[in-house]
Amino acid sequence: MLTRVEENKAYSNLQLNSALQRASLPREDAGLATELVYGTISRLNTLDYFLERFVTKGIQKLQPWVRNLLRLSLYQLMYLDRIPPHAAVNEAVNLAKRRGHQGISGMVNGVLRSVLRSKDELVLPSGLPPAERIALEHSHPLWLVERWIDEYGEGAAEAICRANNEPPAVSVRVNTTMISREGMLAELEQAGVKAAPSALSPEGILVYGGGNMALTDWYRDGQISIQDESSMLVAGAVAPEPGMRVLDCCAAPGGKTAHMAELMKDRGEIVANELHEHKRKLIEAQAERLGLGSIQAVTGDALELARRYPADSFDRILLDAPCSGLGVIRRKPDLKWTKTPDDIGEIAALQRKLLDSVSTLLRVGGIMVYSTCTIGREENEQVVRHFLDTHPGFGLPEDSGGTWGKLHSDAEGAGVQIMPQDYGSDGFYIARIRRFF
Ligand SMILES: C[S@@+](CC[C@H](N)C(=O)[O-])C[C@H]1O[C@@H](n2cnc3c(N)ncnc32)[C@H](O)[C@@H]1O
Repeated sequence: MLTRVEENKAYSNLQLNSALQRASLPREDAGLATELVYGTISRLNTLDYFLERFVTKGIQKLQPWVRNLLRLSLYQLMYLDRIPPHAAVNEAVNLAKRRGHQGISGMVNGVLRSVLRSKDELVLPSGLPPAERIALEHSHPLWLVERWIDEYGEGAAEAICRANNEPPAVSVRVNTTMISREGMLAELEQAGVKAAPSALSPEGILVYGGGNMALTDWYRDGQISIQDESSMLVAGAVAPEPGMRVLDCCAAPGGKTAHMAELMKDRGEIVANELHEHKRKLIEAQAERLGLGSIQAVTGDALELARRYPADSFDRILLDAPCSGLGVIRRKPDLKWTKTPDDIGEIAALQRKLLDSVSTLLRVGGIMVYSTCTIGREENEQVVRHFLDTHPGFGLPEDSGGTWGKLHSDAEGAGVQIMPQDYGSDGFYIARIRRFF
């Protein structure tokens, strides 16, 4: 998996899910495999930094699978305390023997044994400049750390990086058209699953040690969906009411579409648009599982929506825009190594175009929400500021009350920027815009 992620730029979460399904490992082993894959990818630059000290010809000259085997083993030695070091080394040598010739297994053995002998030396030199220290200590690319220091200061940048290495919490959203949050909490308690209400979202529940909630009857029967708490705030900011006509411009896989339909008690109409046909089907599958008939999933480019629907025809619009995803590094650690500053500039240009284009579909008095699962001003604050500066009929409404209102009144800018270290939820940006005339 590690080699495939490195060589084919495959997404780690997709790789992992399909490999785990094929392997059908016991739960504990699947957990360990997940930890090893995500952990090794997360810690890539730090592992390479230390490995360079032990591999004479340099790790870039090694075959990719050998390089990844060394990374995987060093990860266990440096970051996991329940795997005996000698077990990690023996396993690596066995794998090397099975896949390569004797020279390779000898080299792997030699490198890892000398790491074991000098474990005390696996520390960063003192006196590194702040950005370099944070980048190596918390395993992030230097350019990103520099960017975050620039935007948020050194302390916040370090806190972001630290939070990105924490395992994400498991949270579910209750389908309130079927059961109340209290009712669901009672069911969980009865089944011996530890759970607590989310402080961020009125429909959210945090679940502790409940395993994969997507494999439960509650999920199959549509009582719950799996969703991050920050993500749940978005539908709350849209605040759609029963009977309204709502447009969700970039909707797949349909998490927020379904949440909005639930808030509308499945009364009204939600047009859920998605660029890719295969992803549109995911929206339909969600709607069916949750018993929501008000969702109409369509395929198309959101930039074309203004030509397909009459102007001023929606009460609410959600633009949950494609973004660099840097708020969800905890879930997709490979993102931090694949994204570049140019990617951010390109996607921000698309976000501006999208917002400009879909805004013509909002009726006077209607609300449009712009959201992303990223942090960084270029894709968030600056997109919304630019929109407001160039569209005099639009502005920021008063708070809508609830958790959203509280977060918004505390925020300094046009929208709310949730950081991964704030509430233990994903990094997210949400801005609520009203059309005044
Ligand atoms: C952030 S995700 C949406 C997540 C979704 N709102 C949810 O909560 O489940 C962005 C989606 O926009 C789609 N997309 C990207 N560019 C698009 C475009 N030009 N028009 C429509 N959809 C687009 C992507 O395929 C992706 O599914």
